[in-house]
Amino acid sequence: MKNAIEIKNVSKQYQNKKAVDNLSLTINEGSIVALLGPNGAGKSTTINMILGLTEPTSGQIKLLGKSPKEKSVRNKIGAMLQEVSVIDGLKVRETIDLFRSYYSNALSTNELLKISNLEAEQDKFSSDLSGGQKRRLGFALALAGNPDVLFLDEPTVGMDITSRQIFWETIRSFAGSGKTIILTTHYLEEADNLADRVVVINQGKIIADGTLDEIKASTGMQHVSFTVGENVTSDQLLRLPGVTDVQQSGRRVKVYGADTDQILFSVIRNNIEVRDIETHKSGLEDAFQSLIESSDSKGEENYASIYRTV
Ligand SMILES: Nc1ncnc2c1ncn2[C@@H]1O[C@H](COP(=O)(O)OP(=O)(O)OP(=O)(O)O)[C@@H](O)[C@H]1O
Repeated sequence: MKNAIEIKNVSKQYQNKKAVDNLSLTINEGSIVALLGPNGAGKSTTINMILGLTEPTSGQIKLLGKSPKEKSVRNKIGAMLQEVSVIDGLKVRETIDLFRSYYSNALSTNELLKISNLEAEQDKFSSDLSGGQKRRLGFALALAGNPDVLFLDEPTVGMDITSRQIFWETIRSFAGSGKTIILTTHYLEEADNLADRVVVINQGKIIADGTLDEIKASTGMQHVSFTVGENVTSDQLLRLPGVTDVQQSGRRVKVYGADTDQILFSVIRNNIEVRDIETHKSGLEDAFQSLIESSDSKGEENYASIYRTV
């Protein structure tokens, strides 16, 4: 599989702020990668450097195997950045027409209006659109050149829930055709719905990189709950391999550990009397909070709870 993006030891220093700190990342063609991190983590700076809009202080970036500034590369890239600036005096359809004219392999205006769900607004002035509609126009413009790599920086801010769901469906079908998508979002549900890989950034560094399941499992917060027989004690469960905590309420017990399959296996192998078994996986939100908290508390030297080698 080819690399769509290769970032090697990239840093960006702004006056006295290191926004991105020796970051290395490789993204395969055809993947949907969510870049997550708290405000100021360095996500937008990273995207702007990949796009060639911001110059790295050090390190190398390749986009589709070449410099992001090459014209042949730009023709295959689409970006929906945080600020969508519309052109005063142009209607929605005219704005889309204008953007299409910059590309050699553009999608049709009608297709772009349909994808962005802006057919009803096509004759409105772009400046008269609502915030959420402007985001959708930004999406249409990002897709205008039928890009191979699409960057979405907090794409659904201001969109209502229906627009957001339509947007997710569009992104999924777009990705299904082999396109690469890099997404930043503060809506973890969005990453959970779309991404096949999650990269978590904090203070300009990558602190975790893995599939959704790997990231979710990283908290060690999974648990199995069941109802135990009369003779089963919490101490007995706590001694099982991989169990980190046991909480009991009456006969109902929650047994915590990183690997719920291993816990269940031990329960059965030790003939512990249980029934009504339920497995609870932690969500992306829990995992994200815990990764950020642990990286903040460990300081700079001690990163990477999960690391994936690509
Ligand atoms: N042009 C600039 N000049 C000086 N500092 C900057 C500049 N752009 C970004 N920064 C700083 O670099 C750091 C990273 O900013 P960046 O916008 O990349 O973060 P982010 O992860 O995208 O945040 P958010 O989620 O809030 O959009 C922040 O501390 C920010 O204040």
